[in-house]
Amino acid sequence: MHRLSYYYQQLSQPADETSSVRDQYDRDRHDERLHSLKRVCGWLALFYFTYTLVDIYLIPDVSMRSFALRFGLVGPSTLLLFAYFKRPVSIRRKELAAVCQGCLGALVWCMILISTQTPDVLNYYYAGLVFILVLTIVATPPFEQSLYGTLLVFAALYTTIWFLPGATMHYVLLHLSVGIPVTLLSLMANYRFSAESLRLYLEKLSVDQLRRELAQRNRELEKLSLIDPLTGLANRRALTNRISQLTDQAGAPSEMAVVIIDVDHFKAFNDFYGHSEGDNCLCAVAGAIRTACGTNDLICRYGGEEFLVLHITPFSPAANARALAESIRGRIDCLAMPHQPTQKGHVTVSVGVCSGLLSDASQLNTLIEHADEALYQAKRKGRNRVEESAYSILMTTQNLRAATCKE
Ligand SMILES: Nc1nc2c(ncn2[C@@H]2O[C@H](COP(=O)(O)OP(=O)(O)OP(=O)(O)O)[C@@H](O)[C@H]2O)c(=O)[nH]1
Repeated sequence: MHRLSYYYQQLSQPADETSSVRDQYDRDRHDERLHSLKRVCGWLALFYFTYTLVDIYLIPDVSMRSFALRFGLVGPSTLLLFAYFKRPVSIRRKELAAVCQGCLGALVWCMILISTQTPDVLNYYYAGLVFILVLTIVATPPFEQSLYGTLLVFAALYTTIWFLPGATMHYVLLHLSVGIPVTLLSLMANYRFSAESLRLYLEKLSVDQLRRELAQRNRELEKLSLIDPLTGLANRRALTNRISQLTDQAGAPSEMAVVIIDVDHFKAFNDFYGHSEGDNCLCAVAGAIRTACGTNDLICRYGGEEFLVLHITPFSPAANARALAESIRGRIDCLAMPHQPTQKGHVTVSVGVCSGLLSDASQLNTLIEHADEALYQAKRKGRNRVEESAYSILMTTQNLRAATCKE
């Protein structure tokens, strides 16, 4: 009992604002329990009504009474029970209705037997214990329903027993010697079954909860593994993922541009202002790049003070990328973050751009290489400027030629 009350305590915990774990348990297992309840009740009803023939054979003096009570009283209430199963009420209520029906069947059986004068009834009366087995083991309702139903049937059986023809104290004791162990043992079986199914359900709930937490953690970790912790931008891993996504996509190769941004004289910045100020400077640069880019662009921290933008647009990415690169450079220039060791006196960036068609990952690497070359050209030409790779100019010319040929 202690174990069961512990599980009931767990079940009474709120599952959400409106229902308890027990309601959830009933809802979750409603269909499964109802299915088994219907099947068991169907078979038991068949047995019960077939036993009219046994009554006719063993206690023929009350066969009419048996027929009338079984079919006139238990029959309609069985139909009502099956109609009740269809109603939108909790499975616990349906199980309780089935237990009440079982008790009614037992009481009617007692009423039939009480009026017979056949001495054979004393042997037949042992069959009454079957009602207890039904209420505990066969129908397996929740323990408290089973307990109350069993006590009621037990009381009805051992009250009626005194009115049977030929029943003596000796017979009652004999009957009890079978009836008490059968009742106790079948109640114990029901108790174990109820406790076990509650335990399994609670265990499943906690496993489900752990699974949800694990999935959530995995999502968070996955997200973290794709983000640069300093700037909050995507990292190289995210870039690689995006590239595989793009190249896996079926259809014609898409046109795109790569923009690489590198902070000028950043080593000198670090040496002059310290590493922590260097970090702040990188965050500010990242913020400026973010505001210049569109929602389709993938901005990634490519290296220490190097950023890469994957600019994907269906409309002339080459021209757009150049404008985007200029916008990024201009915004960072406008931030006017002090950088004393340089001629300009504030933080600037150099930018390399390359655009072209992307049909596989290696082609994107080619675009990156050319953008990187353009970036170093910008550095060589004096920094704080945008340079476009000759490769992308070549690609654009080829595209133009292809378009003209088609026309
Ligand atoms: N504060 C800070 N510094 C970094 C980080 N990652 C890389 N760096 C520094 O960035 C500097 C990059 O310096 P270099 O590659 O020599 O280039 P540069 O000084 O910017 O010179 P140019 O690129 O030629 O203009 C190095 O001093 C790195 O230590 C970072 O996360 N935080």
